[in-house]
Amino acid sequence: MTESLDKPTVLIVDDLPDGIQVLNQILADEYRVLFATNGQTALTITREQKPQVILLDVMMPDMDGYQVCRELKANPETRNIPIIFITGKDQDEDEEMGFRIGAADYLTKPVRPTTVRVRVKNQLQLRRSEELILRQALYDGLTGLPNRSLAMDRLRYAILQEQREYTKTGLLFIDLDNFKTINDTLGHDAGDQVLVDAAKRLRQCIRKGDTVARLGGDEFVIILPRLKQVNDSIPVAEQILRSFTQPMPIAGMDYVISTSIGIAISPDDSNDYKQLLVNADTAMYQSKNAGRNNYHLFNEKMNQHVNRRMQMETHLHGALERGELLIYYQPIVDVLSNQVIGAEALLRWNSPQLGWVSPEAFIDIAEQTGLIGPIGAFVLEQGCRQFWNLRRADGRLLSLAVNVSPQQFRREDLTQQVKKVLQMTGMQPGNLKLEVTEGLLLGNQDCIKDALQTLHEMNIRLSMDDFGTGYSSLSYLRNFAFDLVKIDRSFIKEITQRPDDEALVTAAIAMAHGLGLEVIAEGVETQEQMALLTSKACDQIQGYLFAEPMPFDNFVTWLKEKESL
Ligand SMILES: Nc1nc2c(ncn2[C@@H]2O[C@@H]3COP(=O)(O)O[C@H]4[C@@H](O)[C@H](n5cnc6c(=O)[nH]c(N)nc65)O[C@@H]4COP(=O)(O)O[C@H]3[C@H]2O)c(=O)[nH]1
Repeated sequence: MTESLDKPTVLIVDDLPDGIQVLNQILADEYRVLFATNGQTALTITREQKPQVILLDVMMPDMDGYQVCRELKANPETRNIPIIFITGKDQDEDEEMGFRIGAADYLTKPVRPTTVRVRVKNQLQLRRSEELILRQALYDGLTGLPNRSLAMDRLRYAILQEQREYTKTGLLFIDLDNFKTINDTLGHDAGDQVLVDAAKRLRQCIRKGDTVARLGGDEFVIILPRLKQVNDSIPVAEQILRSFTQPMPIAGMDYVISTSIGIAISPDDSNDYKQLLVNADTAMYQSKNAGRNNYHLFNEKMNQHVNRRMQMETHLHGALERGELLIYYQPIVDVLSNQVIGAEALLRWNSPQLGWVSPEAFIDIAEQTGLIGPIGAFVLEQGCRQFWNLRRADGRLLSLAVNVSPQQFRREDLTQQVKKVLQMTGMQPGNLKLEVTEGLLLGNQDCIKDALQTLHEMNIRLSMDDFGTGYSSLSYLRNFAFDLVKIDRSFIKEITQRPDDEALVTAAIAMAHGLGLEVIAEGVETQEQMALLTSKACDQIQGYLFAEPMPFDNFVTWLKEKESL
C-alpha cells in the first residue's frame, strides 16, 4: 500500500473498459493507476487525488475529453497537471485542437506500450523541473514561506472567493521591531536566525487555509480568508503579539523581539489587493509610531495622513533651492525693562503645491530625510546675517535664538558650522542663542555633551527648549552648560486657570534661578498671563501678546514703530 502511494499517480479516463485495461497493463507496475469512465468522475477524482499525469480519451458520451481538459485548465488547482490525449481521432486538426486547449501530448490509438511509457515519463520529468523552478520563484529560500509573488496571488484569489461567498479577507502586515539593530550589531547570520524563528512563530498562530508569507526583509504578511467580520482578525494579531513575548535565543543570548502589526480588511478597506497591502502597511506604521509591539486596524484617516506626508516629502526636496523656505522673527521682551531684547528665528515653508506648511509638520520630515542638514545651515546663516545687520542699527537687540535639531548635532559638525557662520557674518558669539530640545540629551551621549561644552566655551548661549514637556530633569541642567530654560507654551496656555500649571511654572522658575539660569516663557497671549509670570519673576516673555512671528522686513518696521511710541 505504502509502496503504491510512493509511486506517481496516473489517471486514465476512457468510457470503454477495454481502453482502460490496455493502458493499465502498460502502466500498473510503475504507477499508481486511477480510472474514470466519464468526464464528470474524471474532474472529481482529479480535484481530490491530484494525479501527476492524466491520460484522457477524447470521444466520450455526455462530456468529451476536450471539455474535461478545458475545465481542468480553468481551475488554478488542476491547471498544471499534464494531460495526454489518447484517442482514435487521428486527423491533424484533432491533434491541433488538443494542443490548443492545453494538452501536453497527443497519442493515437492503437498505442504502443513503449511509446506510452516514454511519453508519461517525459511529462513527469518536465513537471518535476517545472515544480522546482516554480518553488524557487514562489517561495522564500530562507524561511520556506511563500514569497511576495505567491502571497499576492493568494490574496487575489481570496478576494475573488470572498466576493462569491459574501465573506471578508483579513490582511495582517507584520514588521519585526528593531530587527535592523540586531542585524547590524550581531551580524547577518543572527538576523537570519531571527527571521527563521519569526516565521515559525507566525506559522503557529494561524489556522489551516490561512497563509503566512515573507514579503522581504523583516516584513511578513498573513492572509486570513473567509472572515465573517472585521474583528475576527484581532485574535490572530493578539496571538502573534503574545507569541513574540517569548525570548529568542540568538548567538548564545536571549532577545525579545516584538512586532508591529497593521490590519486591513477586504472589502471594507479596499477590494483591490495592492491597495489592501498599502493600507495594511499604513496601519503597521501607525503601530510603530504608537510605540511598537501593538496592532492597529486601518482607517481612512491614516491614508490622508500618509498621503499628505508623502507629498510633503516630495516637495520638501529642493524647497530650499527654490526659495520656498523663509525665516520669520518673533520678538522677545525683557520683563523688567519691558524692552525688546532679541528675537527667535522660526522657519516657514511656503510651498506652491501645499500652501503654508507648519514647521511642526515638516521639521520631522526634514530630520528623517537628512534635509535638516542644509535647512538648518540656512537658518543659521541667513538668521545671523539678517540679525547682525539689524543689530548694527539697533544696539538694544541682544540675541538671536535659533532652533537646532538633534540631528544637526549628530550628523553635522555643528561647532565648525557655527564658527564659520560667525566668521562670515561678523556676528559675535555672545549674541547667538541656540535652542535645543530636551530629547537631545537623552542617552547622555558624550559627543553631544562635548559639542554643547565647546559651544559654551565659545561663549554661545544655550537654551533648553520646551522645558517641562519631556524628560526634564534637574541633572540635565546641572550636567550640561545651559544658560536659559524656555517654558513650553502648553503650560502657559492655561496658567491662569489651572493651578497645576501654575505650580509647575513656579517650581521651574525657582529651580532654574537656583541653578543660575534665566527663564523665558513662550506662548504668552494675554495680559493676565504676563502679570502672573511677572509676579513669579520670569525673566523674558515671547508670544502673540507682543507680536506673532513675521518676515524680516516687517520685523524691522515693527521695531521702528515700537521705538517711536
Ligand atoms: N499659540 C501660540 N503660539 C505661539 C505664540 N508665540 C509663539 N508661538 C509659536 O510657538 C512656537 C515657538 O517655537 P518652538 O517652541 O521653538 O517650536 C518650534 C520649533 O521646535 C520648530 N522650528 C521652527 N523653526 C525651526 C528651525 O529653524 N529649526 C528647527 N530645528 N526647528 C524649528 O517648530 C516649532 C513650531 O514653530 P512655529 O510653528 O513657528 O511655532 C512657534 C511660534 O510661532 C503664542 O502666543 N501662542
